[in-house]
Amino acid sequence: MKPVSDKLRAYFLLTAFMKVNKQHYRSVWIDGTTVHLIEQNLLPFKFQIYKAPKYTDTCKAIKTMITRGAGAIGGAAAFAMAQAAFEAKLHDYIEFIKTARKTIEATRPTAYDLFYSVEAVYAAALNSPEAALKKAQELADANAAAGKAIGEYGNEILDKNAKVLTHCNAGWLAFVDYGSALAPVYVANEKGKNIFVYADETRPRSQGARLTAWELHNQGIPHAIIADNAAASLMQNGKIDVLITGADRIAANGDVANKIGTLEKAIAAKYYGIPFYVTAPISTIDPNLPEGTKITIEDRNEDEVHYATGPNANNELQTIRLTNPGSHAINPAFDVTPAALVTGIITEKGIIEPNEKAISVLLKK
Ligand SMILES: CSC[C@H]1O[C@H](OP(=O)(O)O)[C@H](O)[C@@H]1O
Repeated sequence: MKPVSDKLRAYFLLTAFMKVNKQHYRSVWIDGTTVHLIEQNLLPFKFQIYKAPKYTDTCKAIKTMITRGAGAIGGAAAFAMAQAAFEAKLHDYIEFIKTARKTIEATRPTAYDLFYSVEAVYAAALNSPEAALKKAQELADANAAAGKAIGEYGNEILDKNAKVLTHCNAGWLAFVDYGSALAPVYVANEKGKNIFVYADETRPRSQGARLTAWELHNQGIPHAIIADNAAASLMQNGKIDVLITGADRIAANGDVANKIGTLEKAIAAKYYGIPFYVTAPISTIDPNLPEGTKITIEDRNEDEVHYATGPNANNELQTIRLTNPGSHAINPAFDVTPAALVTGIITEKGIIEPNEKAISVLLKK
């Protein structure tokens, strides 16, 4: 049983539609002190839950992208910090939680939600492990609720029959629930708007082709996967009405770090006069970072570019090489889109312009 507070459980029973095999799942939850995560590396071919009994197991899940996406990482990191607080009872408590905080923060560098969550749960852990767990659960619930609200606000920018381009996966798998970029599509289609989604493949890990497509297919939403290099041509041919993505970190001036490839889509959208909306909860905004150039961009292993995993003819998962043996690859995981290319940021508290003033007003709300 996934622990969701009573109030939220009633709310989700009425509104939840993020279901797998007719059962409602969150991407990450805690049961006792064991963290459960949907194993995203196996999707869309296998649906499996990864169990992390210790905080270091949860760290491994974040590092190896068993869970990924800013909101889901934030949820997992919050639970990891709470797990560490319980484990710390057997050690020098303060020393242990301090080290754990550093270890969790070292798992992935770009998504701000991770740091936001760890800071809040660490502060609660200074009181007690129970207080840490309560805070972690509150953060996870808040992340799910933010996704739903982003969906409602984002629905307002979608016309009937709109054709949406999205990059990477910023659906419910990338959050605790609901998602950011896909949430407006889910809400709009619930209201009968008949939205069509183009999902960028999103090499090298193919979150678009694998995860976004899986989510949309499960929800019965009309969509097509496109190769990463097809988007600009579709824009040129009038096939895309609006571009919506998630965000991993938003600087105080509205610059946006998101999955590598977002920047070139944003440039093309600007050229063709197509609106580009970024969706993110407030926990993705880093108020201490004046501009996007200061955001740490994760460099991932080159093997992600060289290899891909999928089922063979016998339905067994197999990893194959895609690139020239002997060649090196470079693999920056994110890029930074300047605020000037962003039409608006859709948050759980409304849609704002991507600039310092609007962001500082939003953060005071
Ligand atoms: C809230 S989704 C933001 C985001 O997370 C993804 O990155 P990754 O799969 O490497 O964790 C991607 O940039 C999504 O747009």
